[in-house]
Amino acid sequence: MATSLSESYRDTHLLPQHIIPLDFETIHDLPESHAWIRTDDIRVCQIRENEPCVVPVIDLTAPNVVELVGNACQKWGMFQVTNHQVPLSLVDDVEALRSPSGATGYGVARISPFFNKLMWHEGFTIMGSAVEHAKQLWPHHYEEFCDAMDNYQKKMKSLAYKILLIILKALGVDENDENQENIIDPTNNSLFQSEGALQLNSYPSCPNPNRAIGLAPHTDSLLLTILHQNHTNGLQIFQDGKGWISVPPISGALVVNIGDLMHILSNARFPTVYHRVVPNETNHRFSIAYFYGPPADSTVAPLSGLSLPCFRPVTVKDYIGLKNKHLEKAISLLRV
Ligand SMILES: O=C(O)CCC(=O)C(=O)O
Ligand SMILES: [Fe+2]
Repeated sequence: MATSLSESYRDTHLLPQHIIPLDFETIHDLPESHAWIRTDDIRVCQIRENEPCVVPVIDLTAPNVVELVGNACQKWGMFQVTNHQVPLSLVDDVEALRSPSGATGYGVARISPFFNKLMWHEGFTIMGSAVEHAKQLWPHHYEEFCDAMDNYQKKMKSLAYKILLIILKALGVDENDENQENIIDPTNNSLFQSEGALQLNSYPSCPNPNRAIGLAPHTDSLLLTILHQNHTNGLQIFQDGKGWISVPPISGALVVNIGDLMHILSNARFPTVYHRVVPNETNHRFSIAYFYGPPADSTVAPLSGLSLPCFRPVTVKDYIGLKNKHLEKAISLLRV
């Protein structure tokens, strides 16, 4: 049986001393521990004629969805989707459970140990069933939390699978082809057993947002991420020559971004998106990220139909280990 995705993170857990609780509700001045120097802010997005600086919004039921997704992946590594069949009520259920006062058990972002300043953020990660986490936090009333998380994960898993098929199609792999396993070359066979991890993010309003960082710049490690953001701006992606570009929340839409493993699979045709979150002075931002990737012991390599492979094959577990040690440099260590 394939080892679960959570196995990949077993040896790279965050130590509890990385968690420094801060009472975001009562704080009026940004503490030095959370004050960042954001030199890269000077670059702003240039809007050129006929080339709007906007991440594409794609209707998943559009007849040319494969073409639209392929173009968005190649140019942006990101897009927003509408008509995704995830009921808004499900998102509301998850959001309703995220009151700031129920913050017990939240932790810091996985990338925190790489930075000497703290982020204006708290998070909660779930892999698989939420029951064990929730029983520890709320011994008597955990069912409601678990049901909302489990339902959300189920919906996300089927949406992620659907989007994976569209992206593979855009890369020339068609699910309807016979001998699909040969087309997806044996190395990448476990793609279709991919599973997810759920990350609940909270970015309280911040007294000095220009000097704080909600989530430091990073790329996501797995195949793809599906993100719900509440009505508060904050997510930005970096594009060479353009700088940081805001990805505004669109009611009912979900953000999809390419992760490192898809970058490898696509043989660098699709960029893995460098993104960050900046906090807001007045509004509290919530987001729910669903990271989707193959089981720990499976191997990911550039698809065989693409040009000369520019990455060596890697197991998911080894890649997570590399990322945990080298952060954004991890992917370049796989270059051939
Ligand atoms: O909160 C967001 O918008 C982004 C979250 C994110 O990038 C992550 O959890 O990896
Ligand atoms: Fe991310």
